[in-house]
Order: sequence, then structure tokens, then C-alpha cells
Amino acid sequence: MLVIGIAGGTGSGKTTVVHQIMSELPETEVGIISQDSYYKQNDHLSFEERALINFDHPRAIDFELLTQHIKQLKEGKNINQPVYSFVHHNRTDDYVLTHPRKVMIVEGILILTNPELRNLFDIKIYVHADSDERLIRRLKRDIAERGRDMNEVLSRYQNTLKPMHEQFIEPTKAYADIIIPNDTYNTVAIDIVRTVINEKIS
Ligand SMILES: Nc1ncnc2c1ncn2[C@@H]1O[C@H](COP(=O)(O)OP(=O)(O)O)[C@@H](O)[C@H]1O
Ligand SMILES: Nc1ccn([C@@H]2O[C@H](COP(=O)(O)O)[C@@H](O)[C@H]2O)c(=O)n1
Repeated sequence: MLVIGIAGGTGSGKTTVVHQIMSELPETEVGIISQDSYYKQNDHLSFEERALINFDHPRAIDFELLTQHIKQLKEGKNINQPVYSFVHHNRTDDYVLTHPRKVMIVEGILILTNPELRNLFDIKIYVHADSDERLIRRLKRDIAERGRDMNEVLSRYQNTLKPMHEQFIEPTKAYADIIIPNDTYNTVAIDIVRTVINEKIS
């Protein structure tokens, strides 16, 4: 199994890059694990308390479960990938049965911050986009898809997103084997990654 880690700030285009990479690869050969599925379960907190969580700090992620799941996939075992709700700020009761594939792509803002998880990646990719571009994309996406309003996104950006990006996420660029500039759609970089994957799975 080839395990590819794709990191980068929020709105940099990680999910888009993953879908572009997968679009011309055989569906049965490639699987996705999203770090967002591994936000910690916070049933003991009220909605208002959960909304105050700093979701851009590594402590918000259940790295133990994420690492364990990648190891199980590498051993050829199925996993139950949790399903997260951005509307409720909590894990749902649902799971997605995820089978091991020849190529597993793990994507998320903080995946390169955890040494044990980082060591499980055969290829580490960092998707880069300028911060103003990321904020604009995030604003549009969170209002359209994640049940947020402009004030919520902007205050989260000022209070946690920007400082956490600078402290934890941007520095992990140093671990990347490949950096994809993604201020505009980067078809050349996507083709290169696809070629590398095709070589491994052929
Ligand atoms: N290169 C790009 N140019 C313009 N918009 C983009 C680009 N890449 C992604 N987007 C858009 O930006 C938003 C955030 O992208 P997404 O892939 O969800 O980012 P991430 O997973 O890194 O948070 C989405 O609405 C997506 O369509
Ligand atoms: N309840 C939550 C949990 C996380 N977030 C934000 O999601 C971002 C990570 O997801 P991307 O798809 O953008 O990489 C992260 O910046 C968290 O702030 C949230 O808004 N609500």
C-alpha cells in the first residue's frame, strides 16, 4: 500500500486536489481518509461550548485513532471511518466502512504535525495558497456548505485560524516532499502526482 499525506491550510484546496488526483485513477485502487473525520468526540459539551473549541490546534484531533486506522489499513484490515458534522461541531453516530486500497490518501490541515502519523506516509504533499485567497475560499465555502455566517468565519479566522496556521500548519511545509502552489488550478502538479501514483500501482 502507498500512503500519501496531503496537508495545507484551510481553503488551500486539499480536498479539491484529492478529487483531481483521483478523477483519472481507478476507483477501486484509491481510498481517502479525511483528518476532519477524526475531530474528537465532544458529547459531554453543549453546542455553545463545542462552538468555542479551537479546531485548528493539534489537540482537537484524535491522532491516536487516526494513526491506529492507518496502521490497520496497512495490515489489510477494514476500518470504520467516523463521520463528522461541521453543523453540530461533533462526530455523528455514523461510520463509513473503509477498505484498504493500493493507494490511501490522508488529507487534513494538521496531519504533518504528528510524528507517528507522519512516519506512516510514503509521500508527503503540502498544498499552498496565499492567506487572503484561503480566507476568501473559506468564507464562501463555510457559508455555502457548513452552516456558518460571515461573522462566525471572520472571528474564527482572527482568533484561531490565523495564529494556529502560523504556529502549527505552515511550519509542516518543511516535511513535504512535494509542494503544490494552488492559488490557481495547478494541472501540471496534479499530473505529476498522478504519474507517481500510476507508477506505484501498475
Ligand atoms: N485552485 C483553486 N482556485 C479556486 N478555487 C479553488 C481552488 N482550489 C479549491 N478551490 C475552492 O476553494 C474552496 C476550498 O477548497 P477545499 O478543496 O475544500 O480546501 P481545503 O480542503 O484545503 O479546505 C472550495 O470551494 C473549492 O472549490
Ligand atoms: N466543527 C468544526 C471543525 C473544524 N472546523 C474548521 O475546519 C477546518 C479544517 O477543514 P478544511 O476542510 O478547511 O481543511 C479548520 O480550519 C477548522 O477551523 C470548523 O470550522 N468547525
